[in-house]
Amino acid sequence: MGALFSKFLKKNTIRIVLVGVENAGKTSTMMRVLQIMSGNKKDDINFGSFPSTIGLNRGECNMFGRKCMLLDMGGQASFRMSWGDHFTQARAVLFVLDGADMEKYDEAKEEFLRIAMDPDLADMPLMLFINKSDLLDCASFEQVVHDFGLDGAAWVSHRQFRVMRGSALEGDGVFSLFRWLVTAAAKAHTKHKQETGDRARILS
Ligand SMILES: Nc1nc2c(ncn2[C@@H]2O[C@H](COP(=O)(O)OP(=O)(O)OP(=O)(O)O)[C@@H](O)[C@H]2O)c(=O)[nH]1
Ligand SMILES: [Mg+2]
Repeated sequence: MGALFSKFLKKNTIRIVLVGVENAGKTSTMMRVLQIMSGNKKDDINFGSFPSTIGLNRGECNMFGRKCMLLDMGGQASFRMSWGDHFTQARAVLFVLDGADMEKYDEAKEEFLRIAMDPDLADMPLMLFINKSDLLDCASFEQVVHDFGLDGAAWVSHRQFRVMRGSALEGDGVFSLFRWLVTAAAKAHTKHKQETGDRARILS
């Protein structure tokens, strides 16, 4: 592949970073969307058998007419420091929350709000995915919105943000959440390009 073409592909690839504390279901979410986007051809994936991610995993696929690169980050505390390194090239962030794990709930909330309120990430579409909705004790949409202080928070009205609830294990909601992320990321990129163009015209 020519260097120019590979540069073009890289620039036009939508990078989505999956973050969240350990055991939330990031790897399962990524593997589920890769399976869905393969037309369910990958039916030999053994969900429930993924080891805790060391560093990160990458996944690539075409989604909604776009080439996408998924970065599934390790959620253990020792890996969280490196999440930031990957935000610079990302176009969207998917925060996966284990809605049924009340022990890690506050820790997850803290990590989520740190990202949500980071001014450097304010232009990046952000999704909060309440995972494990198949479990009876999974927090409801309303509970998370209340507990995370999302209703009426100033930052919420200033950015592209959604909360969705579903299950990576059963596949519920996974297609819709990536459709929103990819569409929002593509839109944010076009807007950024237009604004940069406008600025360049004003300056010239
Ligand atoms: N019941 C249920 N279990 C799930 C769901 N998604 C993931 N799990 C389980 O949760 C555990 C952790 O899933 P992973 O996808 O490995 O979690 P992770 O966020 O990648 O974890 P780290 O790599 O340690 O950061 C596994 O046992 C999964 O089978 C879900 O929607 N429902
Ligand atoms: Mg993982």
